[in-house]
Amino acid sequence: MASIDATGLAIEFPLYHHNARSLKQRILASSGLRLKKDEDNRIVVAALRDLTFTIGRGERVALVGPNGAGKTTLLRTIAGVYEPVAGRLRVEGEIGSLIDPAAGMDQLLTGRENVVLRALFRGMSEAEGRALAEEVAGFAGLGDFLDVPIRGYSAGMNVRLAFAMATAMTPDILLMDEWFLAGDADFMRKAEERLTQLVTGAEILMIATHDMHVVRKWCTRAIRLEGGRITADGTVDEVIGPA
Ligand SMILES: Nc1ncnc2c1ncn2[C@@H]1O[C@H](COP(=O)(O)OP(=O)(O)OP(=O)(O)O)[C@@H](O)[C@H]1O
Repeated sequence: MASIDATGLAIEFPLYHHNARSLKQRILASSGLRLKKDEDNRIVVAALRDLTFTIGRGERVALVGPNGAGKTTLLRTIAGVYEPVAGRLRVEGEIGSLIDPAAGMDQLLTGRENVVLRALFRGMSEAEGRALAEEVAGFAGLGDFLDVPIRGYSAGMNVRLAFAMATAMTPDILLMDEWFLAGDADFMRKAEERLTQLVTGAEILMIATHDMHVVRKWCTRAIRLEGGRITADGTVDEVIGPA
């Protein structure tokens, strides 16, 4: 059964600066302390600080909060991209990730090869992978580009391939960053129905968004992040106010 369980979770990114000394002085003089020195005396951004939450089966969670609050960092951490510097994170269930379109794709391989590889990785046979590639290509409308290395794709083609691939298999946990909802209008019309199926099929949805219509349409719970911390966690009405 899908679940996400975080206790005291923290993520930090080291910052490098040609004039680290003056930066250090300014940081030490500031009171925000989002930028701080770590144990090795490096300056780091505290992207996520002391997050504790549990998400269970059936929950559809919106991550809300201002730019730089830590929403995408939290999604990427749950997807296993970043390693916490403190705390504990336990994720049960297969993850489908609509966060970074190029993540997990080999730029030198064609769209078809990438789909087959992903299918094999998920335990499907090569024949199933090839059938999936046809299905993905049809949905993404890639035409001949399916057999071109993906480094030759436009940004929009990358999004369409990533979307078609991630939505071809229903995951237990669906992680989504909002820009996936802002593609080319024709494609998004086609994508919307599929997205709704996927959202309702997944056991857990987590979506980072600034769009309160999306929050109200899909989510049952909202977590507000500010400065890397959770400042509110409750029902959608409790966290973003009634419609
Ligand atoms: N790879 C990285 N290296 C250094 N700092 C990073 C990195 N990724 C994120 N950060 C920093 O971590 C903080 C959180 O960023 P994040 O992208 O998670 O915010 P967000 O809430 O998704 O913002 P937005 O709404 O603008 O997408 C920011 O201060 C950002 O500058």
